Amino acid sequence: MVNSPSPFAEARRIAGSAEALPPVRRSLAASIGCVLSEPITAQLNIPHAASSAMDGWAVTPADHPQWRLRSNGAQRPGVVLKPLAAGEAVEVVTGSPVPAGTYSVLRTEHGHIEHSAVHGQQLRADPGTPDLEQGRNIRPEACEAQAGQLLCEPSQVLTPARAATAAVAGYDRLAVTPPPRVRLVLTGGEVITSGVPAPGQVRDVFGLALPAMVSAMGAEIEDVRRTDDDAAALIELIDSAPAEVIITTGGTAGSPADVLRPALTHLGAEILIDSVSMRPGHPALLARQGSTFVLGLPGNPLAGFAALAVLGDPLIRALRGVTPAVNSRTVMAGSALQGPRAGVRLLPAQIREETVEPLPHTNAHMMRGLADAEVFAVVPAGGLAPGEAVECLEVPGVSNLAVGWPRSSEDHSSGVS
Ligand SMILES: Nc1nc2c(c(=O)[nH]1)N[C@H]1C(S)=C(S)[C@@H](COP(=O)(O)OP(=O)(O)OC[C@H]3O[C@@H](n4cnc5c(N)ncnc54)[C@H](O)[C@@H]3O)O[C@H]1N2
Ligand code: MOO
Repeated sequence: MVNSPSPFAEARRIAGSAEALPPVRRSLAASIGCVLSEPITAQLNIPHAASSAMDGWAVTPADHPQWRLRSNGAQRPGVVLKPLAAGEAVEVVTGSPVPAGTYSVLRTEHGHIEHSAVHGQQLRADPGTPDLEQGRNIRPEACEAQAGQLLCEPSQVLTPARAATAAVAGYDRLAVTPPPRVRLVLTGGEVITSGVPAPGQVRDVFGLALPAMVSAMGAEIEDVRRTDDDAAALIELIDSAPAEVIITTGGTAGSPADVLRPALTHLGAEILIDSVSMRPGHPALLARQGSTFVLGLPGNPLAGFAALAVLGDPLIRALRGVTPAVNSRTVMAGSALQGPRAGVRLLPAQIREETVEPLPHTNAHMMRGLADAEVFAVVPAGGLAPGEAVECLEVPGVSNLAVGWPRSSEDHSSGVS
């Protein structure tokens, strides 16, 4: 039986109040996308030695812009050169540590080499070059950061660029909140995974889309399991999951075939959210068994995906340590949005010219409207008039895949062909 629905905002708050997973130490590569549990500080001066910013020659101070050119200069950035003597120059490349005694670096195209039987190879600067100013074309030691300086605060997500910064700062591993591992359990004996469904069968939507959506939310798919509407099998799959989160699909309602609630009762799980005052998706539930969360998504396709956006997103963000865990944006309604009798309606919509435009084909059992949607518009009872503010939740996975939408039919027709 589905009891006492939680108000929409309250349900999101409960899902988003899960405690972040305990920190672990991981390689930099494995830490990308995780929230930092420690600050990143420079382990050394960055750069740790003054180096050349140009291919050219390290030169000493000169009244006459002419130097004895030392042989065996640096033709690779890894070469460490002996100090320069007075009146000497030596070849360097971009990134070469400049030898002690370097005054500036004369870039290749501003100098030339002359051969003299008496003096050997002589380097001469071209008239008017700016490269003879002290420090010119030299990257000073520590110009980016002093050893010990803070580069990235804890609680921030380690983006790929921050991981690369941590590498420059001397790190191999970092303390981060790991992504929650998710077991997907797809129920329904009528669900088939290939071919054209016969009467009484449906093609699976969740096994295809949920792994990509859940990964885009920052969790890790541990495994995907399927079961008929069999309580014993479901109990076993929940009880044995090597995961912090189990996401089930189907079986959330109250028919004899709906086995999720009886399975959770049998396991003694604590029901955190019994159902949510929203359409579609109202039989969605969130339970906890020990330290494992069970998120039950309704089997109706649009209802299941809506419930993932409403409850799955804040739950996964909270477990990852992302703040705020409850996340949405506000956009203006472009046209009238019809509301439900009670609670909220989740309407697949596009954002066109900064306004929300609802899409057709958005009944609970449908996929067609969601296929074109960027957001679920959250429409309260009573509906919204054009120009009113609408809370919008991202359709999971849309922004990560950089999906672009035609801004209008005109733009569409004049697009690249
Ligand atoms: N008497 C009532 N009946 C229903 C209620 C209610 O309050 N009282 N709620 C309705 C609502 S709302 C929803 S949503 C569904 C929830 O259903 P379940 O979570 O129990 O899901 P199932 O019954 O297993 O399936 C519903 C529907 O979805 C199809 N389905 C299931 N899995 C998949 C899949 N992987 N891919 C595609 N389609 C799937 C399934 O075949 C059914 O058509 O309950 C209403 N009933
Ligand atoms: O969750 Mo059901 O799909 O509201 O219709």
